[in-house]
Amino acid sequence: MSYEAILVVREDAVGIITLNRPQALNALNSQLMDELTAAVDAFEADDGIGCIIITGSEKAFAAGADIKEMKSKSYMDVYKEDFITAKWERVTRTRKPVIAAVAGFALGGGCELAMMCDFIIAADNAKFGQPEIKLGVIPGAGGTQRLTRFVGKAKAMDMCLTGRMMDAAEAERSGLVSRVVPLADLMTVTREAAKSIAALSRPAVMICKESINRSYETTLAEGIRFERRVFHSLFATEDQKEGMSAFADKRPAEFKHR
Ligand SMILES: CC(C)(O)CC(=O)SCCNC(=O)CCNC(=O)[C@H](O)C(C)(C)COP(=O)(O)OP(=O)(O)OC[C@H]1O[C@@H](n2cnc3c(N)ncnc32)[C@H](O)[C@@H]1OP(=O)(O)O
Repeated sequence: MSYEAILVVREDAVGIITLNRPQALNALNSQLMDELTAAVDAFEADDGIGCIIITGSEKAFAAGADIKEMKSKSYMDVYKEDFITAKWERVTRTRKPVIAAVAGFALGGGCELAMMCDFIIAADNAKFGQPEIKLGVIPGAGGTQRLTRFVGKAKAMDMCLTGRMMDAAEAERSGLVSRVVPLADLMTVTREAAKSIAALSRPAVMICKESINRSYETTLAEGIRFERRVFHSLFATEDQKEGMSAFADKRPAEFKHR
């Protein structure tokens, strides 16, 4: 597959997807989302890839869904194609870890896409927001649901009802992003995080991701039972033997991802 609206590179065991519509601040049109989905599919199927990064430019991660593409759609258009989440769900179903490296604007669908990733590393110039209310609609790719889980009801109401932007410092204080770094360091820090994850046991990493995500969907008691069972299952892997033996032998572990 050839890509036009994204750039795709593979560095060691990390797959990097860069949104690339600079003329529209990386507005997420259907071509870009089709390409993003295809790139995620390809990295998911690639046994050599242990972690995925989604990023944009220094000015914009993504300024939202493409308003110009969306503005004339009718109710039947959006209903029939299950606009917009149906197309975007691929990112949330990826079993490999996905890090969003966000600089500049992450608005509307851009903020929602970042929240679909497993965690967000933000540059100090990042600005997050759900401004859909100013367009006469509401967030439609999970914004009212995921943002509320990240930052709580009060701030989610504030963000979605006023459409105001949150800077990187407020986003970190509110729990939306895991770290804020200087803009110049964003990709170095994100690559280091991704490479360190990719070097770990892939079964353990994927099961850890699944277990944390389960906490959103279940009671604490059910979640704890799920965690215990999948924890037990990791004792069937060679990587568990290697990880624990390496610790006891005072040497670095060499995981084989099985
Ligand atoms: C997914 C859903 C369902 O939740 C829905 C959505 O995501 S709706 C979209 C939500 N996002 C927005 O409302 C943000 C729209 N953009 C802006 O408010 C501003 O562009 C800005 C504050 C991000 C940046 O302002 P500024 O620096 O002044 O740049 P501009 O001149 O406005 O933009 C440059 C260029 O990009 C085009 N652009 C920007 N955002 C979008 C967009 N979301 N869709 C389509 N095009 C976008 C903008 O029109 C400019 O292009 P030209 O008109 O100059 O060709």
